[in-house]
Amino acid sequence: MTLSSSTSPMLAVRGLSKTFGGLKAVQDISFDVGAGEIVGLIGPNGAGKTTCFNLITGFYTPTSGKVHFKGEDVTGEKPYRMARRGIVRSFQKTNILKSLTVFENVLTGHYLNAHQSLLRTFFPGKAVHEAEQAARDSAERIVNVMGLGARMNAPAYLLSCGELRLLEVALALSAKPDILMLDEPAAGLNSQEAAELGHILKRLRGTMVQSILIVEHNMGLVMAVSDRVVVMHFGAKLAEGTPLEVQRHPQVIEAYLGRGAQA
Ligand SMILES: Nc1ncnc2c1ncn2[C@@H]1O[C@H](COP(=O)(O)OP(=O)(O)OP(=O)(O)O)[C@@H](O)[C@H]1O
Repeated sequence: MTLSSSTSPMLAVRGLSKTFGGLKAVQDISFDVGAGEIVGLIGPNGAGKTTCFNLITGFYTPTSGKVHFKGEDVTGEKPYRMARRGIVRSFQKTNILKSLTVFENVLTGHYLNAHQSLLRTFFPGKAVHEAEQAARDSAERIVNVMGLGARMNAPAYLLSCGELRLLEVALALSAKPDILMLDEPAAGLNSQEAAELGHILKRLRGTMVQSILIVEHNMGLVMAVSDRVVVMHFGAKLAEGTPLEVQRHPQVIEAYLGRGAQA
């Protein structure tokens, strides 16, 4: 099935479900991420956010439901195919090479995402040299946009926890995503670092990426950056709306704080 790309959102999640044995980790979840939007996906521990994230990025195959991207059905495609389409997620630390500099890490990300023939590798012509220069320019731009310009030539092992988080996002950007998928990018950050990350994410939208889907426990960050927030609870969608709407939603308050929180 193909949705009309002129009217459809960039990412459309429809009736997505995932069952692990008898556990319904994600139940009939539907939401959209439009071009130019930042959408937050929140919920208490175990709500199913990461599972939902893994279903969208192809790391899990849904038990049922569909994922459409730019009008095409991409349900169940492998992560590398999703990435080539423009759905790119960040990874916590795992992709960072500690002995390389910040710039080298991001440049390596460009090479990993390049598709060059063996012939061109051994007999590089003008086009390859131009592509290399373009990759270097792009890597430098990404490092600067992520606020790591002053650390451009610092080895990654010298970075603080906050700087490593920024480098993780920078690596994801080197794959040139249309939609950037972030799973808890503020984990371990203090409130000042989280606020700075929020400013950077807002700058990315519309310049480096079209849209962002962010799973995050840091409510200050989610509410500051999101145009829309989807709330999950026990695998299902509990609420959806603007940050203000979901913060005032009685069932959301109850889910986070427990019964009696509104009394
Ligand atoms: N691979 C798996 N096998 C079995 N159960 C799983 C698997 N992955 C997740 N679950 C279960 O599915 C439910 C949802 O987990 P998930 O990690 O998606 O929640 P979450 O909202 O991301 O939680 P958190 O905020 O704590 O990271 C949990 O009960 C979890 O134990």
